[in-house]
Formats: sequence, structure tokens, C-alpha cells
Amino acid sequence: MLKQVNPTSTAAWKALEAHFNSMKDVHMKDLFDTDASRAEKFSQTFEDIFVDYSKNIINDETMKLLLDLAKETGVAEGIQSMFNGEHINETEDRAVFHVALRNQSNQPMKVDGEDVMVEVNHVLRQMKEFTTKVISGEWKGYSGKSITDVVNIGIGGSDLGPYMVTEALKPYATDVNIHYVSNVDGTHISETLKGLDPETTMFIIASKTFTTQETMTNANSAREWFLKAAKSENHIMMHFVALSTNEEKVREFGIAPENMFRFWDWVGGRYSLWSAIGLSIACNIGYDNFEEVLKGAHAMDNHFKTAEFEENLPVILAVLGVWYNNFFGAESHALLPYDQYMHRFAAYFQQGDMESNGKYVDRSGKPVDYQTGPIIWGEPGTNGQHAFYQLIHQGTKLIPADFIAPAVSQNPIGDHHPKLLSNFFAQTEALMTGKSEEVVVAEFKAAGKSDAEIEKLKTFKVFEGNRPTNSILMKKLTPFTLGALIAMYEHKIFVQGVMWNIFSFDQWGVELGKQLANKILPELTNEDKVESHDSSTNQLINKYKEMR
Ligand SMILES: O=P(O)(O)OC[C@H]1O[C@H](O)[C@H](O)[C@@H](O)[C@@H]1O
Repeated sequence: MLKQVNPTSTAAWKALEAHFNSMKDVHMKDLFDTDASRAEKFSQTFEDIFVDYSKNIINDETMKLLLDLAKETGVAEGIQSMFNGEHINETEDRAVFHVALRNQSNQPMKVDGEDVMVEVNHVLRQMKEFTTKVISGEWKGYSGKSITDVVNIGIGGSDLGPYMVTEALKPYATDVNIHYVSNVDGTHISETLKGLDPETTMFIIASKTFTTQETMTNANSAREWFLKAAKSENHIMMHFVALSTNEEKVREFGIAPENMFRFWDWVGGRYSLWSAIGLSIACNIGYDNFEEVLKGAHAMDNHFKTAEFEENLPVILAVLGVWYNNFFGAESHALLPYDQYMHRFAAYFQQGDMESNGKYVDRSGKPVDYQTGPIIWGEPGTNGQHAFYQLIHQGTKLIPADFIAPAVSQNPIGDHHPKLLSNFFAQTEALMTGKSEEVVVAEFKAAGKSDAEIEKLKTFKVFEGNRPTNSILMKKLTPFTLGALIAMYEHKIFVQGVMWNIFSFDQWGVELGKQLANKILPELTNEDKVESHDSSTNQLINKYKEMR
């Protein structure tokens, strides 16, 4: 079990508060000027991933105290508890065992005394068999044609991970086209089905619970669309498979058990791309590449489990986040991949991080009196530069950011990649060094501006700098590297949750809206005036009924 420690009650927290007072006005530029070994010291390599975290407002003492905080709050014990399969998701009384899904070592991993690897490997074999048949064309649709298009219907954890990964690994895609439908907005499925042929389309209904309104609605519409052409319900088995933990509901929907790919309650939705939920990934990039993703994650799991905190990438990134979140008062954290293929990376970790650590009640059930999870956001570079970087450079809010890029482009045309990476390096440099008034004035003078003009404009052109960034450089965005990168962020989130004394693996906060939507839905289907809500909600519902 995770031990309960209020982080603010620890000796390390108190020491960090005092230390913060001595660091808050320090400029990183001075830290670099006075320590030639700084970049090397605050960098860490893992396989093909190089992380430079030297552009943070930290010194040796900061890192020592932050790692002390991790130790005092029980991170080492927490890691052990997770890998031991303990029920650390206490409010749902479940283990948190996605690490078993990518356990490529085949060492037994037990939950409640049972080795889960037998079933995990069984489902992986089932996935391999299925995807090999689909990709090779051996799997035939009802009219005898091979499958050309696979549509994954799911939402949240049953959509974001597979969608992000298939986008990120597009260069590895086979001829099977992949589509994702998540939104209950009829537009999403309608637009997706346009141009698809029922004879050659396979639907993957991905839902851990198999009760999610959006997914079931989309699945039913897909079924109708399919049956319109296929006519007979007997044909469903050739075109619909299910990924779920809920066998009964899958059967009720009309999907045969042999077309069901199982996973288990110890797999959290937002940590499930490694499970059967990854079937669309394997259909798209092939099973062997999917296995490479698992291998990369497994390698990161081993690093996380065994590396000293001083060299432990997820731990280092986690404590840096705590530093800004809890001492500098930063509200958000930006993920900025300089790789177009990673355009869904921030969206994926919005769920990963915010659904995990967006909690104001601690593990004892009491409201916290300190900040927990940050707002995660971001867009791929260089698009973000031309949109929101102004605020990162000169706004009033501190926004720590991770810059992520591959050294080798999958599309090395002309000088695109050096240009892309020159922007990455320039932005992180500029965010750190800024631009002083002296430099601004000198530039104006060189351009022949008058003293009056300089006086009028100079403050607008000054950059304070001292904006913290982590630079994550990988050799190439391969399935293995992506797997490791995702696992690194997953574990970062876990470490932060332990340090904040919250439960990172439940998500009660999404329930209320769902409940109310279920209450409102029947009110929308009749002509009665609605009066059962607050006046604003009544007004909106009645307005909608008037307008439709
Ligand atoms: O996979 P499903 O059971 O359909 O759940 C899909 C999503 O539903 C909810 O929104 C949960 O908060 C998410 O964590 C989950 O990923």
C-alpha cells in the first residue's frame, strides 16, 4: 500500500521552502556562467533518449532536496507496491499493473497471488494471430474481400493512446488504413464512414466497461450502417471485434467471445494502450512493431524500478514538476514535440496526467492544502511558436515546458529537419537566456534609432528569460523509443501522485457530468417545458428545444 505522508509536513518540504527563497530570484544564465559542468551534470541518457534538464531553476541543493522529498513521501516504496501488484488503486480496490502488459521478460508478475502473465501472453498471441490475418488479407469480410480499413470506436483511454501512437508511428504503417471515432457527435462517425466500404471495413469496439455512452452509441450506428449493406446478422462476426473487460456486455452487443480481446480491471483506461486496447495499433503497424512499443516501455519500467533517484528519469522529471507546481506556483506544463507525427502527444497526456492527478482530496480523504496536478497542454513545434509562445516568453505566467524531438527525421527532405531543430534549440536557449535591456539598446543604436525612440520601445523588446525547459532528444521516433517515452511520462505522473499523497488511478471526477447527462437526455426528447434544474440550465434546455 502507499504510505500516507502529507508532503508539506516533511523535513524536505520545509527545507525546500527555505531553499526556494534563495532560488526564486536566481537567473539560470548566472547558474550556467558559474558552472561549466552544469549541462553535463543535469543530463541523463536512457537508450536512444537524451534528457537535458539543466535549463531549470535548480542547483545541486535543489535536486538533493527534491529527491529527499520523493524519498520522504514514499516514492521508493510506492514503486515497489506498484510492481508487486498491490491494490494501490484503493478507492476501486484494484492493482495498477499496466507494467505487466509489457513485461517482456516473462518473469511472473502476480496480482492476488496469481501470475497474470499467462493471460497477458495469451491475449498477445490472440492479437498477433488476428492482426497477421487482417494485414495479410487472409481475414475475409462477408463478401469474400480482404479488410482495407479498420475503425476503432472508443473514447478516452480507449481512443487517445491508440490514436496518438498510430499517428506517431505512421512511417511504420501497413496497407491497412486506420480510423478513430470517439465523439458522440454524429458528425464524427458520419464523416468517418463516408468513403468506407462495409465489405472491407472492420470495426473494433474498444471499451473497458462496454457501457460508455459515446462508444455504445457509435458502435450501434456502425452496426446499423454495416447491416444495411451486409443484411444478415451472421456477418457481424467477420466485421466486429471487441476489446473489453466486460464479457457479458460484449455478448449482449452480439459480438462472439472468440472475437473478444480481454483485459483486466488492473489496467486503467488511460494506461491501456499496452493491452488489447492496442489492437488497432497492431493492425496498423503490424504486431512486431507493436511488440517493439511494449519492449521500449518494458526497458523504461526496468530503469524506473532499478535506477537510483539521482539517475531515474521519471523521478527527475516528476520532482522538477513538483518544484514549479508547488514552490513557484506554476499552474500548467506544456508538452511541445518538435515532430509532426507526435501531434496528439499532448492531447494523450492531458488524459494521462490530468485524469490521474487532478484531485483535491488526499489519500486520507481530506482536502489537500497544496497544489496537485498541473494543466497539461501543447502543440507540435513550430506551430506553437506562431501561436502561443509569446505568452511563454513574455507573459505573466510561468510555464515549464518539455521540448521533444528526434535527431533523425523520417522525412529528410531538403533542410526541413535542421530548420525544425534550429527552432527547438533557439527557443529553449531564448527562454533561458532572454534578452537584456543593454542588448536591446545596443541593437537599436546599431539600427540608427534615436534616443527618444529607444526609450519608448525598449521595454517591449526585453525578455526576462529564466523560463524553465526540459529538452528531450531522441535518435529517431521508433516504436521502441516511443514506448519508452510514453512509459517515462506515465511513471512521472505516478511519482507525482505519490508525492502529492493522492490516488492517481481512479477518476471519480468524470462521473457527475455523466450522471446529469443521463438525467437530462429524456428531457430533451419531449416537448415539455423543463423546470427541474437551476434557472440557467432550465433556460438553456428550453432555448434548445425552441431552436431545434
Ligand atoms: O474504455 P471505457 O470503459 O469506454 O472508458 C472510456 C473512458 O471513460 C471515462 O471517461 C473514464 O474517465 C476514462 O478513464 C475512460 O478512458
